[in-house]
Amino acid sequence: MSKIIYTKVDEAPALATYSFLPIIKAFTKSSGIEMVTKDISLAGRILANFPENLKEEQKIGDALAELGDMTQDPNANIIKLPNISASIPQLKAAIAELQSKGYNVPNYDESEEITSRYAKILGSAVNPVLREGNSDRRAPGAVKNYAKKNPHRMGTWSKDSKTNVAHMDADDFYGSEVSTTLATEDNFQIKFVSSNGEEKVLKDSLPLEAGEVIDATKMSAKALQEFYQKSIDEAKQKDVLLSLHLKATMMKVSDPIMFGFAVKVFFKDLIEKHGALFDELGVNFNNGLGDLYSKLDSIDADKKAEIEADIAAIYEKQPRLAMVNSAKGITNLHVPSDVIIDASMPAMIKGGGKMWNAEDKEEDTLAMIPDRCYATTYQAVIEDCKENGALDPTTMGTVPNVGLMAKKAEEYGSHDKTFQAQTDGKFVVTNKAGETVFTLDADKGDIFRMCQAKDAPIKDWVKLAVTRAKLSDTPAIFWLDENRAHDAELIKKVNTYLKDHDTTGLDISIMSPLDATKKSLERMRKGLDTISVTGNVLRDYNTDLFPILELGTSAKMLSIVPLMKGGGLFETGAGGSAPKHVQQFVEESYLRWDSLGEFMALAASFEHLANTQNNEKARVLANTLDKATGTFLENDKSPSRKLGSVDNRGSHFYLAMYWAQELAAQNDDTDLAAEFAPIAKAMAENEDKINSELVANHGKPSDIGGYYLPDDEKASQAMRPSSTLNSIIG
Ligand SMILES: NC(=O)C1=CN([C@@H]2O[C@H](COP(=O)(O)OP(=O)(O)OC[C@H]3O[C@@H](n4cnc5c(N)ncnc54)[C@H](OP(=O)(O)O)[C@@H]3O)[C@@H](O)[C@H]2O)C=CC1
Ligand SMILES: O=C(O)CCC(=O)C(=O)O
Ligand SMILES: [Mg+2]
Repeated sequence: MSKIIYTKVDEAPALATYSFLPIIKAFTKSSGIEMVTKDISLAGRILANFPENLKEEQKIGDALAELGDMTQDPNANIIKLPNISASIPQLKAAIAELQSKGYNVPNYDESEEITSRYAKILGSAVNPVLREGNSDRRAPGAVKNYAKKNPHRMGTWSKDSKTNVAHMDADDFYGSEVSTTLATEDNFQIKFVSSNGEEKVLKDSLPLEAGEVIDATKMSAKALQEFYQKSIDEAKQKDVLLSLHLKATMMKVSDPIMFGFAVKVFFKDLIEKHGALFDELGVNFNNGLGDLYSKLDSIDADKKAEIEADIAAIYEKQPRLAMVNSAKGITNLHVPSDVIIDASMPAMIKGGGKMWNAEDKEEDTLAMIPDRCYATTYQAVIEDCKENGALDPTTMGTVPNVGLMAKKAEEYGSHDKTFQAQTDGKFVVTNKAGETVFTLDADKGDIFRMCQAKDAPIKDWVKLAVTRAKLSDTPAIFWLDENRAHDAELIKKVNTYLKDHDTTGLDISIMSPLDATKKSLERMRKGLDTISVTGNVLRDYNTDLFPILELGTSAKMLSIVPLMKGGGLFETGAGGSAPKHVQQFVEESYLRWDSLGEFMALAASFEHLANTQNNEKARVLANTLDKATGTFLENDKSPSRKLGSVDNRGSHFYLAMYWAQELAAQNDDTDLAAEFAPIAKAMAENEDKINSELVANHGKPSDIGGYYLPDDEKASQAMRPSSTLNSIIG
């Protein structure tokens, strides 16, 4: 029996799973493949971490830890759907839902010990555990061709658009970075020495391997706040919306602090007036303005009204904020996880440089991206669009990505080495011999962080880049900035490791992210493809940016993580868990989640199984699924966004029908052909009936019995409303 792990996650992809997984199970049963689910949902991870609070029958195992171990097994074959990377407000909401369902899990801030246990669940806690390999994300040919023939809507860009990115000019992470490559293994210690000489060890032991690149940097709180003030003034003066784009989920320590500073600068007058009360209430603006709102109900009505009036007065005076939900008055500064840079900047660029104002109308915006490491790439795209107009999905080239991701590379592995200065002083990093490696002076409030990138992953990343360039016969650009300390170290390694490969005939270059953006766009406009070979952050950013422009969504990406130990991790698409889709499903029983990412990941997973475990039936499943996905695209059976037509569930039906037809038609495995012929026939004969059963509830509310922990029975019923289809599958 070969095992494929299919992850149980949250929100829209979790709903889609209720419909799609039974189909996968039915199609793989006779091929010696067992589909095993592992619960890595936010609710599941909370339950797994507090067994002592639960009744025996409520306890579940720690699936994430099991999967983490599994990545080290050469036989690992894991299909990973997107999960919630929880901000504190999301985590608290999930805890409250679990408690309301009789799970006695503790409150987030019950005690310091509890909060620190919850820290393990917070933010991007899943992906870094599973991603024990580098990242290969691309739009397969069939998907790209489909997008060219069926272009999505693009907003128009005009030359006089007032949209821009605002970033800092100094004293940010970019400007303060220092970096070194270790000649031998070592063990570092991080301490803070306050200006009165007091020493505090922040991290006692940081074991490092030979060849590892290690950096330290800081963000000045003073410069950051000055930047926010300057941007607020600029937005006001230019009469545009103001928006803030951070990654408070993956950068779960540094970015909420940066988010908090923005809220505090924007609402300065409010905090000056009511600061003492806010302290008393325990308001933490790092969780957004929403944290204040969540505490207002506990104070007396007059005071509450006064505060609300003061907030309204600030909105009058300040520039208009970009909105997340105009109807509900939710702004860009309400919740740090509502506007996540990788998805939000591309969505804005795709829409012609506009975000939504309080009247639900589109407007130009000043997008604040404080740190310069990556802000300039978005500005380059904006300038290109102003100059040349929106990109054209019918002709544009593609920008696949090869990303350095393994072993918690770079910024996305820095949480346990990120600290905020509690007083003025300096951060000091010493080695095992007690010598000082880095010293960074800091003022109270400054954010210090250290990032690492191990040698073996870097070597593997260079190899993957060369392999992709060769296989796809496409130029590859390493997006590395010689003026940035960390990148300068990487450039040395890239130049060394490229020599390990035969690169004759290949076009491989190294450019700063800014130049690489310009070059890739110039080629893209000519219909030419360019591989972006990037570090971990740009992997994340580019694999939403380019797909969203090219395909309308990053959900259609093939997203493979060849695990360094030989296993395969197949991510589904490159985007997130689409919370808005759940809202729509609950309101009108229509799920517009596109499962194309799941279809492609599944085919890649079968193929991996065939190659590593000589399972020839898996190869037949892979080939037929690929063809079925092609037919699916040709016949345009993705969720249409129109009530009464194909939604996520309908799209699964069509995929299943095409897949059964391909299985019935192939000659490589006669048993499979015989098994699936009647299934294909039954599906085709009942197409109309199944469709009418699938759309019967469109427009009416549906009950899934929860948000973070849906009721399996209810959700399954809602996602499998066609008894005809269910009985064929059964
Ligand atoms: N790999 C992972 O585990 C990832 C997890 N996340 C998590 O997802 C949550 C939401 O993050 P957010 O930044 O809003 O990003 P999302 O990608 O979830 O949402 C952005 C928008 O992308 C579109 N979209 C995404 N996936 C699909 C799909 N399969 N079919 C159709 N449209 C899709 C939707 O746009 P529209 O409604 O306009 O169609 C959606 O509203 C967070 O908790 C975040 O941490 C985020 C990224 C990756
Ligand atoms: O892990 C996360 O929080 C998000 C991951 C993500 O955005 C990505 O991998 O593209
Ligand atoms: Mg991303």
